[in-house]
Amino acid sequence: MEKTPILRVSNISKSFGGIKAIDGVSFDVKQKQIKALIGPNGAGKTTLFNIISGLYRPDSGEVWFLDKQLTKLKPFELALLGITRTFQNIRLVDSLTIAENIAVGLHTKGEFNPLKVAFGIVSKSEKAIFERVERSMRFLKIEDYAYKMPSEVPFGVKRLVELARAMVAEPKLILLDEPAAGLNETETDKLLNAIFRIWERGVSILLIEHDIEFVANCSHSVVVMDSGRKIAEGLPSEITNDDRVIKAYLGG
Ligand SMILES: Nc1ncnc2c1ncn2[C@@H]1O[C@H](COP(=O)(O)OP(=O)(O)OP(=O)(O)O)[C@@H](O)[C@H]1O
Repeated sequence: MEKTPILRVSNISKSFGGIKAIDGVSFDVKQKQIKALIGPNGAGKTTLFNIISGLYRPDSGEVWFLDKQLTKLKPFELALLGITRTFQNIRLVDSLTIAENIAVGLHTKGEFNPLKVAFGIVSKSEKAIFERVERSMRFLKIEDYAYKMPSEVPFGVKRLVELARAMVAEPKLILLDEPAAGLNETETDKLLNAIFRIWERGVSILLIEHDIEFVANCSHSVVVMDSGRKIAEGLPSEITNDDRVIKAYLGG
């Protein structure tokens, strides 16, 4: 029997004033799957991510993470369940070192929740927290930057720092919002490598990406959105040959 999907997006709709940003979108992310969400500007991808990660409430529809409904939860509650995300615009705190920025990923997980003691985050010594941060940095091969400030590290490394911050909380599902945007070829290769290693750890991945080659290289399945609707879903090879997708996304 097929396993329960890790994420189930079911008939989600969301309007802003008169604009229907999402119109009845449904799809699943299977366990240990890398799924990409693509579509032209304004298709509704970020809005959907914001709904999945608890920043927006949908007007209708449901989001399920295994057997839990997410649509009424707040972002920190999602982190506790095992879902973390990165943002399109890198969000590092300029006055903190790279290691401290990564430790923020643990704070969010432990600080605001009544279950924090059960999770053991606050009861751990700072040393134990730092060990987790160090492990996460080593995993992403950025340990040499631990004591640097964000202004002192290259753009591609900042992206990996964001990934490390999302990974330090040991998520089951990670949401990546345009992880390859603005990266050069070498940085993109490093990112791809990092994504595969995250996946090898058993983490499921949902990512928004504009770079179709990147999507074809790393995803098992692709959902295509246009004007708030899902217009196609399938293997990368199927998607890139789909007439509706070529028309909407690749510009004919
Ligand atoms: N907070 C908001 N208030 C009003 N309108 C919004 C808001 N967020 C998104 N929209 C609108 O919803 C629609 C979908 O936007 P969204 O940012 O989700 O698309 P996208 O696919 O992520 O685009 P991009 O690839 O440019 O990031 C757009 O018409 C956008 O202007």
